[in-house]
Amino acid sequence: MEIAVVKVGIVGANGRMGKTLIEAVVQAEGVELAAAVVHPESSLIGADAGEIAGVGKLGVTAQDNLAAVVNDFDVLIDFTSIEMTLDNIEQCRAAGKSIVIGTTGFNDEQKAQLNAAANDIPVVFAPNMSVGVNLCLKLLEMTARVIGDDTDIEIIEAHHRHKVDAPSGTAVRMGEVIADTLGRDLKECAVYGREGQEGPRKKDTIGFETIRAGDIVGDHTVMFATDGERVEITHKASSRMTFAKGAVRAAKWLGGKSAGMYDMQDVLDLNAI
Ligand SMILES: NC(=O)C1=CN([C@@H]2O[C@H](COP(=O)(O)OP(=O)(O)OC[C@H]3O[C@@H](n4cnc5c(N)ncnc54)[C@H](OP(=O)(O)O)[C@@H]3O)[C@@H](O)[C@H]2O)C=CC1
Ligand SMILES: O=C(O)C1=N[C@H](C(=O)O)C[C@H](O)C1
Repeated sequence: MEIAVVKVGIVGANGRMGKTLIEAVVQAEGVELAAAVVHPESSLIGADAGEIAGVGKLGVTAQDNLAAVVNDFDVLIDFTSIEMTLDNIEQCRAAGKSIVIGTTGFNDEQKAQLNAAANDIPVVFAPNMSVGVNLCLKLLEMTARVIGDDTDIEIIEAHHRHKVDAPSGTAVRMGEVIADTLGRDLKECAVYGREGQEGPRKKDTIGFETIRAGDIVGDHTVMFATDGERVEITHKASSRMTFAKGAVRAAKWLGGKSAGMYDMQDVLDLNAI
């Protein structure tokens, strides 16, 4: 059953994405901010969430732990850190709450933990919530199918100086989509950065290059290059609001869904294309 107004909780409310998510919830219809959580050592505990985000008072006080507010929301939106998200999903699981996860950088074991929780609660988990990147994933699938085996494939990503994981979750997902389409195992064919006497490029590898500089919000280019021509598929995010709007859309979509692991392709109904 769909929920008329989905009550949203936001963790990491004072983070780059946390603040943008609060603003996105305020701007969206069919959702309301019901809870906000900041780091237990934050000086912002007890502050109004709207004031943290710079959108004026909302009457929601920032708490120092999720347990204090877990019964106040329908869907939690979590763009924090690996350890925080793994803890939060278990709390949502115990309380029967849905969760939208934007955090990136999980290893296979940690992803298995998220998948196990999704047996009991609805989860949207996606390394990039923007419509543009999710469309690019479809374009990459199509491009890989047509020219992937005849081209050298390189994935280049650039992000701000504060980003802690590399390559970005989006770049990894792009690599997975291409490798799956070509029947390759990304773990076997990925090459991360190059240095020294590497020798000629090995056929059927997928290269990853990472740039960390300044305030770059998030750029991704995938290059399919061969003799005489190359195709490049590029996405550039110029505002975090594109990710935040996607996450709020996911929270609304998730309200009333049954338990399971979903991604933005499900939310945007791109699987059928
Ligand atoms: N899927 C997508 O579309 C996108 C995903 N991301 C991902 O979202 C994540 C967050 O990015 P960003 O907002 O830039 O990062 P920030 O560092 O700005 O924000 C993270 C927030 O989580 C809090 N936090 C982290 N760890 C803990 C902890 N152990 N306990 C309590 N609070 C914690 C931080 O609190 P404090 O600062 O006080 O420590 C902070 O408020 C990253 O993994 C990033 O890759 C980012 C953009 C888009
Ligand atoms: O940390 C970020 O900022 C971003 N992280 C995501 C990723 O790792 O792919 C998405 C976006 O590019 C911004």
